[in-house]
Amino acid sequence: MRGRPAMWTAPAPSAWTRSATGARGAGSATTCWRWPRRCCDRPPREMPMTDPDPAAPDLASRTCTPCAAGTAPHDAATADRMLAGLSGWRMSDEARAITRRFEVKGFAKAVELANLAAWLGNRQGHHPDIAFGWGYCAVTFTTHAAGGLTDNDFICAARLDALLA
Ligand SMILES: C[C@H](O)[C@H](O)[C@H]1CNC2=NC(N)=NC(=O)C2=N1
Repeated sequence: MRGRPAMWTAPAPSAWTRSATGARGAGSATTCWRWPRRCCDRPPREMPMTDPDPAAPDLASRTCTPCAAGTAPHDAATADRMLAGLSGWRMSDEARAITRRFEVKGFAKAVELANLAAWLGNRQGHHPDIAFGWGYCAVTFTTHAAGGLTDNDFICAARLDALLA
C-alpha cells in the first residue's frame, strides 16, 4: 500500500497471535481473521473505503472528512441522537468524547484491538485515543480540531464495531 509503514498492514494477527496449529508466531497477512479468531485461509477483507452513500442510514457506511480547525462541535442533543445509533459507547460528561471499553482475554488481544483501532483511525484520517492493558482496551474518539464531537467520531466508532462484528 502506498507509503504505509508495515505496522499498518491489514488487521491480520500480530506476532502475538497463535497460528492455526496453536504455535505462537507471527500470523499470516493472508489469513482471514474475524477478530478475535482465525476463520479460514481466505485473504482478509479490506475494510471498504466507500464514498458516503446518501441513502445509507448507517454510520459504518460513511467515510470521515477532514475537519478544519474551529469547526463547531455537535451540541449535546445532536451527540445523544447520534450515540443512539451505536451500542456499547459512552459519552463523556460534557459530551466532548465517546469511549468504548472492550474487555478481552489477556494482553495479546488488547494489543491487537489497539492496533485495529489505530489502523482504522489512520485509514480514516481521524485518530482515536487508546488505552489498553491486561484484559482491556479503551477506545476514545473526539474531534480535536472542533474541541468536541463531530460526525467523524461516530463514523469511526461504527466502523470499529463493524470490524469487530
Ligand atoms: C488534517 C487532518 O485531517 C487533521 O489533522 C486530523 C487528523 N486526525 C484527527 N483525529 C482526531 N481525533 N481529531 C482531529 O481533529 C483530527 N484531525
